[in-house]
Amino acid sequence: MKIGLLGYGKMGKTIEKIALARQHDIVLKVDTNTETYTLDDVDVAIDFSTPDAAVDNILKCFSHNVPVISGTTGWLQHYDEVVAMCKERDGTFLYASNFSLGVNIFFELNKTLSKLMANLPEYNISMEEIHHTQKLDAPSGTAISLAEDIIKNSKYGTWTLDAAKTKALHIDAKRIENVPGTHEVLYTSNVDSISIKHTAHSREGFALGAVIAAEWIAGKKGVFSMKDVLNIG
Ligand SMILES: NC(=O)C1=CN([C@@H]2O[C@H](COP(=O)(O)OP(=O)(O)OC[C@H]3O[C@@H](n4cnc5c(N)ncnc54)[C@H](O)[C@@H]3O)[C@@H](O)[C@H]2O)C=CC1
Ligand SMILES: O=C(O)C1=N[C@H](C(=O)O)C[C@H](O)C1
Repeated sequence: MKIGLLGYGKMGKTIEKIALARQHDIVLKVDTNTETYTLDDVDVAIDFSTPDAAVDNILKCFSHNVPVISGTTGWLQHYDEVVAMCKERDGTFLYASNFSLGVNIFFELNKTLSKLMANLPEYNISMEEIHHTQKLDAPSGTAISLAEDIIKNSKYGTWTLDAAKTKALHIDAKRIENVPGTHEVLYTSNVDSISIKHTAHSREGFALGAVIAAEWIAGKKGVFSMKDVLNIG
């Protein structure tokens, strides 16, 4: 498969390594220094760029009839517009806040736990996410996905980064040098606590999931998620 990388930073470079090992060709690498480029030779585009750049990159793929995978976080206020545009253009699109297979299992575990805890309001729920210091957005896209699933079954109506707002689900977003991505969900009562945690040891899990998604989406039309790729949930 001929892959175009829209964003050639930490993730773009890790995806390149995994894609080459799986016998794909990288035919395009776009970063901030790229002035113009063509998608003519690209079978699937993979966007890991920046919150400001993602929407334009994705729409450009729809215009050129190129299936696109996006893992960029921090732009989701535009998700519904992008989905509408994909349908209008008969395009192919898959977004995931986290492509790692482990986190997609963790998402299911989080949903199940939140349903089990739904009638136990004596437990307060909180979350922690830790990422490297170059990360542009907070909380992480993964933390938002986890929080949205918890909120559906809980006493909290929304999430917050502000620990003082005790009626909202608090997400503590920490930034520590070189941490690839750690997420924890914690339930605490007066008598005990329960927590579930995912720790990424490197970026390779995210990159492998993105390449698997690109392999899966080639030749399909529509809007998909990792649940479709992994056939879970
Ligand atoms: N969904 C997932 O599994 C994961 C998502 N991410 C997200 O992916 C994004 C990228 O992460 P990193 O690679 O760590 O960041 P990075 O800062 O290392 O790389 C970003 C790249 O985007 C490029 N870029 C800037 N403007 C661009 C434009 N207009 N078009 C194309 N490229 C452009 C930059 O030159 C750079 O090469 C972030 O939003 C991050 O949160 C990161 C890891 C996993
Ligand atoms: O910026 C990152 O590095 C990561 N971003 C994603 C997110 O915002 O959830 C996924 C992963 O945790 C790494």
